[in-house]
Amino acid sequence: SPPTGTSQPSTAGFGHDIWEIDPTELELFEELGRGQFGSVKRGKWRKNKSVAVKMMQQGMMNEDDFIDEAKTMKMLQHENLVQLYGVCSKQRPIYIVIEYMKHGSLLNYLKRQRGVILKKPNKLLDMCLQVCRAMKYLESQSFIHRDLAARNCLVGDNLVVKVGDFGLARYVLDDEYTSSSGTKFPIKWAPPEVLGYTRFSSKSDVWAFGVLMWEIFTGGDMPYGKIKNQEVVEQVVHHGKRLEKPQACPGEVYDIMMVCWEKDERNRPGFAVLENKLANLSDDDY
Ligand SMILES: CNC(=O)Nc1cc(-c2cccc(-n3cnc4cc(C(C)(C)C)ccc4c3=O)c2C)cn(C)c1=O
Repeated sequence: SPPTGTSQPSTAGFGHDIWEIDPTELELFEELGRGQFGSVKRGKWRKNKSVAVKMMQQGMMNEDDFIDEAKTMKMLQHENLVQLYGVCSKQRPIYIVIEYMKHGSLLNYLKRQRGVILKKPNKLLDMCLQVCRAMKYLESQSFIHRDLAARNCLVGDNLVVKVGDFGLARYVLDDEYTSSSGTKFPIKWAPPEVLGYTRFSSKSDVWAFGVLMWEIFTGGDMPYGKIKNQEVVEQVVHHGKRLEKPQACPGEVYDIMMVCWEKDERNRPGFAVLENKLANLSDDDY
């Protein structure tokens, strides 16, 4: 046995929990951008797996709660969800290791491709369907996204669209983002019951999905243009104002957006119903 008094080197310390990733198996490359939590870099895991690595700036996120939740999030698997591969939680900053999406955020993709895709309504409809399928899956797992928007979706190979950062909103420590009166709160994607009582549900995700559909059919415009957040609350909640039909949007598609924006969440369809409505439209070429 080792001489007394020497401190035994602790084991590598990598918990053998399935969601713990050994950071020595990661190679990091260029920065992809900065998110709510800090820098995100492109990387390789075990030499052959392309990943994106979110490096959690200290103090931006409730790390312990997130690490605990990571186990649940890792179990959420769907072809239209950005896959969480694991975390490096035995270090600071902690790393979140996720599937790499070649074309970046859907919002930037829409803006870049605006001239081309606005001429292809069935392509736009297909993007809505992909997001709807991911949301139908989250709804079936009773998992609420809380910040569904084109900026939080990503585009990969063959123009697959995936929903990212689901549920992470719960761990943001920045009050400007979490408080519905904060400057970073996504007011323009929030329904009356969230603006009034912060009552999140899959039906508040449905409202946000309607706004996301509008973003897709406008090629990435800002909802309500330059109108200030508080003015949007007044118009939408108290005067029943809604986003107008985008030029590239067929009437039947706009009808689906409008039902997502029913004031009473009980009158909004769930994602399973929305998927049927969208799938029926995509069958009829128009
Ligand atoms: C060119 N390819 C790429 O750039 N690919 C990719 C870019 C990003 C990326 C890069 C920078 C910032 C962010 N980002 C954006 N918004 C966020 C919002 C939140 C909430 C909590 C506010 C919802 C949390 C984290 C983020 C976040 O990390 C992402 C997703 C992530 N992934 C997986 C890619 O494949």
